[in-house]
Amino acid sequence: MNEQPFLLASGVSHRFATSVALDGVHIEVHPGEVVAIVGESGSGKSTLLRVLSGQMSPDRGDVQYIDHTGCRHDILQSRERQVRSLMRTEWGFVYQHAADGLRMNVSAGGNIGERLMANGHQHYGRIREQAMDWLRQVEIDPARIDDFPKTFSGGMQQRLQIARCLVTHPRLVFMDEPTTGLDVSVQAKLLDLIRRLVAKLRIAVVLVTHDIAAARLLANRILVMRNGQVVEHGLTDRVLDDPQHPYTQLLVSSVLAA
Ligand SMILES: Nc1ncnc2c1ncn2[C@@H]1O[C@H](COP(=O)(O)OP(=O)(O)OP(=O)(O)O)[C@@H](O)[C@H]1O
Repeated sequence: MNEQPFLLASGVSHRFATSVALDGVHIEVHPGEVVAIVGESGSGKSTLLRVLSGQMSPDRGDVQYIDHTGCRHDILQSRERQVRSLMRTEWGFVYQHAADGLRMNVSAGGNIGERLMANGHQHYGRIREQAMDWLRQVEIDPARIDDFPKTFSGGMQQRLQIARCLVTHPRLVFMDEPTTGLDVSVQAKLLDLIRRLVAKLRIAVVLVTHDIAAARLLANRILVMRNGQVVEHGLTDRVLDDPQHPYTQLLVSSVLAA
């Protein structure tokens, strides 16, 4: 990987009242790469994603992001307003539950158009055209543009959430279990769609998943978490085909046995 990392977190530790969620985590993400964070439930994956995306301040640690102009942002010291601005422009977030990333009482087209308007787009006709185009890209019939997300299936809602997120071409997207809870066949289609869009737009992704198959399909690199620590990291094929840590070996063998 030639380019320098544009997201860099080090020494991130956080303790909740009854548990250690993160314990000295270090992670680097380069432009255009997909990094999967895998591990069993409670290992700290979602907490790490919230810290990286500036939604939560950990007890200790440092998170730096370098934007497209080369300006460095100290995410944990930034004001909420600055993080919100990054989230609107350079970043995107795809939630496990589509309702967290969509406005359910706004039409499909409105959901996509809103993000464009938040970035200064004003021309109604062009916004609607882009919304139509993005509905097509996520394989939703553009004739549904004025329908509300609550009339969509779970898989469609998730595809709409992805369209809303990607319409502004973010450089970095955080995804928290984007396919969990969907039917297996719907999951496979959605993963394939994410893979194609991410490659086409050359977006970097930090993907939290407990699904090793999803990590294999999408990720260039994998971090394996256990009890708040990164116990192994490396290129996807290396980690999954030749796991070094006993916990990774267990994780991989349990998938093969399933
Ligand atoms: N808001 C909170 N208050 C108290 N404890 C929390 C909170 N959020 C997370 N935890 C605890 O921190 C630890 C890490 O949780 P986290 O949700 O980050 O794990 P995870 O790997 O994402 O799990 P899952 O796959 O089940 O979402 C767990 O022990 C969890 O119970």
